[in-house]
Amino acid sequence: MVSDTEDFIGALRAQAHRYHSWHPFQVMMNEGRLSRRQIQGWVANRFYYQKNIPRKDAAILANCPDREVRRRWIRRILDQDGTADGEGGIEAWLRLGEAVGLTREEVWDERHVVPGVRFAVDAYITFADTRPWVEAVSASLTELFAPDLMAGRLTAFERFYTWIDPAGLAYFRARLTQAPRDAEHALEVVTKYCRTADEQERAVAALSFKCDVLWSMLDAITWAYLGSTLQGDA
Ligand SMILES: O=C(O)c1cc(C(=O)O)c2c(n1)C(=O)C(=O)c1cc(C(=O)O)[nH]c1-2
Repeated sequence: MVSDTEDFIGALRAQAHRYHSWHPFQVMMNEGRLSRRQIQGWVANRFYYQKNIPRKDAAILANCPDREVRRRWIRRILDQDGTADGEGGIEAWLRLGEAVGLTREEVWDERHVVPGVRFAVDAYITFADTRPWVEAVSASLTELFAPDLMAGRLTAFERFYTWIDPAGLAYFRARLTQAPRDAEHALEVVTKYCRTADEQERAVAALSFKCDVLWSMLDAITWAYLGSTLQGDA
């Protein structure tokens, strides 16, 4: 059965209410309520996600038989890796690490990465490796919801966390244009390839899984960096 595309897009967009922008840690961040150590913990842990995004996208490329899709998808890898030293999103995130007072080495060597973050990110890579490539494309659609969060985060960082060198925020600025471009392409792909109700349901389930990945990362970060506060409340 061929299903209505508008309804399908509506079902994908409806996942926005499960996006990590609603997670208490993220809400506290954008309200300016996190300490220096908590911001540092988030930056160091989120780097593990950043570092692995190109491997996730390489898995999608490896599984995708459509040349047109591959031609455009490959750009995501270059956006993160850059084409030379000193370029790309991973480098920009390392600079964010320095701007919040971490050394490049301690961000790079994963010493701060907590088990739940590693587990969630690894699950995302395994998903892209092992599920049909269109489902992995659909999982990337959380980026539909990212620009609003990025804009709020930029404002919050500039307003509340004035101890952070604003030059370190270049990563978020770049994503303000990259995320909508990437999400638009991913949406084109899933609406082209997911025509039956069953295919569309699996695409929505993939996006829901990805919301769980991002949420679980923040759960783990919350426990590691706010846990003592929570226990103190009991
Ligand atoms: O900071 C964020 O809130 C956030 C969220 C997401 C997302 O929604 O998956 C991504 C990013 N950042 C990001 O920087 C990024 O490169 C990225 C790639 C992807 C993806 O699934 O392919 N999501 C995201």
